[in-house]
Amino acid sequence: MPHTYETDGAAIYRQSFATIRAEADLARFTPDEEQVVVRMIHAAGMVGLESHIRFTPGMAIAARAALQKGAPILCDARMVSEGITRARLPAANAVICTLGDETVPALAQSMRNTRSAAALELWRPHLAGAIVAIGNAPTALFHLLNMLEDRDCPRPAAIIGCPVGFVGAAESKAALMADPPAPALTVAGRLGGSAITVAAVNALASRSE
Ligand SMILES: C/C1=C2N=C(/C=C3N=C(/C(C)=C4\N[C@@](C)([C@@H]5N=C1[C@](C)(CCC(=O)O)[C@H]5CC(=O)O)[C@@](C)(CC(=O)O)[C@@H]4CCC(=O)O)[C@@](C)(CC(=O)O)[C@@H]\3CCC(=O)O)C(C)(C)[C@@H]/2CCC(=O)O
Repeated sequence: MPHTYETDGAAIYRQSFATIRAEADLARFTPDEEQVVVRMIHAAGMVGLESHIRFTPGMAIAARAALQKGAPILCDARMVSEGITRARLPAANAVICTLGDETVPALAQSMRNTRSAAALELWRPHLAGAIVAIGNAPTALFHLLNMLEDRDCPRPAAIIGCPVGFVGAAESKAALMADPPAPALTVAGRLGGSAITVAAVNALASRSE
């Protein structure tokens, strides 16, 4: 017997979002934040994620405004940059991932750091007013925070800092939220990842569902 399953993509999305809205506790989020949270839960397949999600006040509004004005999106990993739906971007925003640049391995060696962290040195010309999307590497988020300790380093418009894992993820995100150098969004603790980060970017890039 062939399996029977939903084959209409739009119906699958409708059913998913209805399930999330019925089951998740979204009461503490503003309308601007709620749409982002729903997409993050959707990407993770995890109702309950919402209790780990933290926004600094006004982050969703600031990120949306920056995207409308054409802010570039700086991504720590190609899994993040490839996941961003170009058709959703309001101003044909540039999506930049410098991890694969040929200079990065040598830079990482000279910095005695990971390639993910070293790649951020190539963000400097693009950082002013940008949206930062870190979904994989805790070392990238720590290095960004260190770069921004220098008051002369250009400031991003908003930081989506959701690296995942067991070494440095919770710590880097706690450091981000303890003293945010820009409006910020995170998932506290070990949870996070490229898919959740991409979902946040895609939601911020578009208001309508
Ligand atoms: C220690 C690293 C971690 N990676 C994690 C999870 C995933 N990483 C995947 C892939 C394909 C990539 N990870 C790299 C970024 C690579 N991962 C690391 C590093 C060694 C150090 C980063 C850090 O600790 O901050 C990092 C290499 C580096 O020198 O920076 C990647 C570049 C490795 C590579 O292929 O060369 C690559 C990114 C490719 C891209 O551009 O997209 C996974 C898919 C794992 C897999 O292949 O099995 C997975 C994806 C998770 C996600 O949602 O993004 C952790 C868990 C984040 C881990 C850091 C924390 C820890 O607890 O270990």
